Amino acid sequence: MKPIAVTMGCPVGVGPEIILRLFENLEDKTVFPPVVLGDLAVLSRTAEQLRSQVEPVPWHLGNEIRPGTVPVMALSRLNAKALQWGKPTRETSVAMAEYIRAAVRHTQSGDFAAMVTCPISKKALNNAGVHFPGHTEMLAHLTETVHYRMMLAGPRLRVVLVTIHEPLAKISKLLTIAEIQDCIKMTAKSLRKDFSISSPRIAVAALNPHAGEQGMFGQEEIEIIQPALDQYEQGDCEAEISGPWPPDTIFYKAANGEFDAVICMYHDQGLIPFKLLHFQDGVNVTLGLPIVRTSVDHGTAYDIAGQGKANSTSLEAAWQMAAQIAKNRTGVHRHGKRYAGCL
Ligand SMILES: NC(=O)C1=CN([C@@H]2O[C@H](COP(=O)(O)OP(=O)(O)OC[C@H]3O[C@@H](n4cnc5c(N)ncnc54)[C@H](O)[C@@H]3O)[C@@H](O)[C@H]2O)C=CC1
Ligand SMILES: NCC(=O)COP(=O)(O)O
Repeated sequence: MKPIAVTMGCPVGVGPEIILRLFENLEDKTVFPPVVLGDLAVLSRTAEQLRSQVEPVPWHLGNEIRPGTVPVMALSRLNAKALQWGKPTRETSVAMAEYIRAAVRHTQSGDFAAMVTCPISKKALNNAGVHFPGHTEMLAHLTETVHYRMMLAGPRLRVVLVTIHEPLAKISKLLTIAEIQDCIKMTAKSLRKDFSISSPRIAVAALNPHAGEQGMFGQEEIEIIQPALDQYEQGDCEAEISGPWPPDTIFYKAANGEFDAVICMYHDQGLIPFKLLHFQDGVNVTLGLPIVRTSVDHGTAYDIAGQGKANSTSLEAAWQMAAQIAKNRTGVHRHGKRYAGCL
């Protein structure tokens, strides 16, 4: 099987140490082995500092992967000794962007089965002259993808965002019938294709308290969200769709098994309940790309970087989910049925 690319993220964040933990916990014969796109000196120094049991080694496409090693496709030559944990520099940020570009290139060309990203600082990325709000938008640009969505997925809850990295004050203006319908459609497609759910149940959250209380607390439900649901055309990716649900209770219902995903109107509407449940084991999945991309759900955690305190469960879950999605996208549903319309 092909390897899965894991980008190192910000070299002075928690990326290097959670990568070492991922390899420490890896079974020898794994089907989609991870390989790291990052900096050998940074990983070696981190391994030394944290007395890791695994050894970062240089790796090139086609090389074998030896147990007990961390195969590193070295894409930068940072002066590891000069770096300070939690203090990104222009060099670390330029390197961090290059890991992402290379992962996209090699995954698109078929060298890797999928890509998994470790956290970047969005501010550092922009300071390095790479002007995107995050990986999601950068990956969409690099793969020339127009329709894309951010899903956060965990064992109990999945949320998909209509708007992503936007100021709260702008949300109402950004919500349109077309955007909401597109988000529902992409969610239905992903639940069937990526998660092998043959009859997805999708809840659409309202924007305002009590779903607007029939217009008393806002008009978005009446003017945008309800019409988006009423006019929604199923197409070839059928799903059971309902809403607009009051946001204060819908996540409780979804987490208790009533729904497979909740469509959220803005970032924190979805991410607050999600991280409350899945801070450690949550995964960020980008829907709509021509490649499989998953990510940890947390950030660079500069406050604890380099101290060996970072939990690697989200990275392990992201790698496992990338492998599962890559397998599912090869086309055969676990019940042996192909969803031609969705593929
Ligand atoms: N996937 C990505 O690339 C993401 C990047 N970010 C970026 O990360 C930077 C920092 O963002 P924050 O909002 O401070 O969130 P953060 O997730 O980096 O940190 C929030 C709190 O959670 C803790 N934490 C985070 N990951 C942890 C782990 N693996 N184990 C133990 N504790 C952990 C941190 O120590 C901190 O106290 C920002 O630039 C943000 O944009 C944020 C989320 C995702
Ligand atoms: N809160 C999720 C997040 O900010 C991750 O963004 P991205 O870098 O995956 O686009």
